[in-house]
Amino acid sequence: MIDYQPLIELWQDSELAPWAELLEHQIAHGLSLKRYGDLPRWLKALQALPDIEVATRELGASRVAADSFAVLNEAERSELQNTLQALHPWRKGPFELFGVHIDTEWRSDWKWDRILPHIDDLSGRRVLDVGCGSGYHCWRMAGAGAAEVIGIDPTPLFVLQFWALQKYLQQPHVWVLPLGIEQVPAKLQAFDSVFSMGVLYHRRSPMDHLLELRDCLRPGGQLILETLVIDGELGATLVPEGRYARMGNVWFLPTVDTLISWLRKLGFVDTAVVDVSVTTVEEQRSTEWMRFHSLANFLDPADHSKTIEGYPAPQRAVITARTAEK
Ligand SMILES: Nc1ncnc2c1ncn2[C@@H]1O[C@H](C[S@+](CC[C@H]([NH3+])C(=O)[O-])CC(=O)[O-])[C@@H](O)[C@H]1O
Repeated sequence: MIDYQPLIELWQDSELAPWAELLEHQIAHGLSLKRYGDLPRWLKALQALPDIEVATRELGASRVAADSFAVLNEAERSELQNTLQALHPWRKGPFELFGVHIDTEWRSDWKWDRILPHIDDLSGRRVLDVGCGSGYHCWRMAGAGAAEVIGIDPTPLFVLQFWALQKYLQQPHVWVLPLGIEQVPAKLQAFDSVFSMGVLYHRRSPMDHLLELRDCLRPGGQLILETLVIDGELGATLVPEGRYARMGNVWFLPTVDTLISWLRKLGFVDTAVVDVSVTTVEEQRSTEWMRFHSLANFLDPADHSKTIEGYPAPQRAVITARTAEK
């Protein structure tokens, strides 16, 4: 079911040829999927997904969904549901497959609603989504007209969730690769739009991350950057010493003005702050499809404006910027 060969063939004679070559090598070495002990169990689940004939697919605002010609009977429905549940935890969504509603930890559709009105029209564009998780936004990008959507994410489970969904959503121009941004060839300059959402604060070197994103874009291409920010002045940045909202791998939380100055320093132009929103416990919460703790457990129970460690509670900014024209 997991087959990246068509992508390599597609890329061979394009600006993405260097990546095609690298991908062949990465596939020969098992990509980064190799490392995980749970991988055999997840792959078994993927193989066990029932074949269901798809009548219609939706990639729109109300649903990312596949529907069959006839309503599934109870046994068919629970087979599908149980197999998908073997890929728990489902973090990014929601999705609907033949009446099974995958109620993910995040309402990723809410983020997309905040972003879509402010970005370049995706029609016909080649798009990169860095840290795409299960690919929820990748499908929305395709639904918004993108010609080719490449998601990358180093977490194998999320990539397998993508392939589980792809079995039914069947979008030939949407791909998710099990790679981190640091594994993408340097200076590709091949993408019209590059999204980095929820990734910058996980990077130990934010400037290098922004440079990597810049170098994936063609001249005049658009960056859409979403990350955790704090309130405050130009120059201020929070580097939590310990955990932040129970996450161990959080590095730089700048103010919006600081972030914009970083982008300008790296040569980005047309910077714009298009949204700043506090993350609510309605947008990120535990569900039947993500049974671990979630945001409500990571905030100070007496004061939701603080994390459990006493830092400002998660607030995310969306910033758009452009690489200079040649
Ligand atoms: N080096 C890396 N390169 C690429 N991806 C990475 C890397 N390190 C971690 N990730 C991946 O980045 C994603 C961050 S979540 C955002 C998902 C989506 N974008 C969202 O906006 O909802 C965070 C959040 O909850 O917002 C995870 O899937 C990681 O595996």
